[in-house]
Amino acid sequence: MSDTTPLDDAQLADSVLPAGADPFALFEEWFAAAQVGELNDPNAMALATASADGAPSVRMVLLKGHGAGENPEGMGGGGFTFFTNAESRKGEQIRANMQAALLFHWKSLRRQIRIEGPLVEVSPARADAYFHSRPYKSQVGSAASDQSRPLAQRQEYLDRVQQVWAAHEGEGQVPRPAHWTGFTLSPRRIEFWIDRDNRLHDRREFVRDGADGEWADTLLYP
Ligand SMILES: Cc1cc2nc3c(=O)[nH]c(=O)nc-3n(C[C@H](O)[C@H](O)[C@H](O)COP(=O)(O)O)c2cc1C
Ligand code: PXP
Repeated sequence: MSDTTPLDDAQLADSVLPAGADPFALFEEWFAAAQVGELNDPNAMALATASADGAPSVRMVLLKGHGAGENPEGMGGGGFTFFTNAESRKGEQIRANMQAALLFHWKSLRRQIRIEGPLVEVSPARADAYFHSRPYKSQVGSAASDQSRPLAQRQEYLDRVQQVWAAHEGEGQVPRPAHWTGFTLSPRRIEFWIDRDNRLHDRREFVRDGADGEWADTLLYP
């Protein structure tokens, strides 16, 4: 027989996602909690892109810039930035269709954030600065990788790694390959989801029309 114990006060409590909140401020609050509560890569997020004809694909990337202060190509309005090889599969999809969706799921916190909107490439200066802030080993690994293209055998990649390493060891940094860059998602929709017992979850979405639009928010049925 099913459990028919009455729902307790915690389950019947109102939403903890405040109406009229600033979604960037709420993101900062949750992201700070994730730094403490999530064991590995609290900045890991799923990045969904789609081909020109609408076929989706998804993979994990790391968030490397975020918040109301992000300024996608001078349009302002904040954003969420990641870096990658623009000749990869995702890069090709982004070139064909400059929009994406991001998903954070902090399992230990039982929280999810979904973010959607157009993408803007970061400036070459910012891509350089980020690329050169990475450890030498990571710079080498990225420069030697034709990300997402077929590799006949791993040794081929390792040979390239050795070549790039030796070529730039003296300077201690690798020139950034022109195709290694970053993209900032300018959010049009941000949804916060928090687990509540018995699947009585709590969701609030924030939407706006453009980078300079006002946020409007609403609760959603779970
Ligand atoms: C936790 C995690 C973080 C990752 N971060 C990045 C990243 O920031 N940039 C990146 O290009 N690939 C990153 N990767 C690798 C991607 O998931 C993916 O394998 C790669 O980018 C190729 O994807 P694509 O073929 O769809 O272009 C990460 C993988 C994991 C598991
Ligand atoms: C291929 C690749 N590029 C970039 C990153 C992002 O990390 P970082 O810029 O800190 O090396 C990762 C992290 O797993 C990765 O696998």
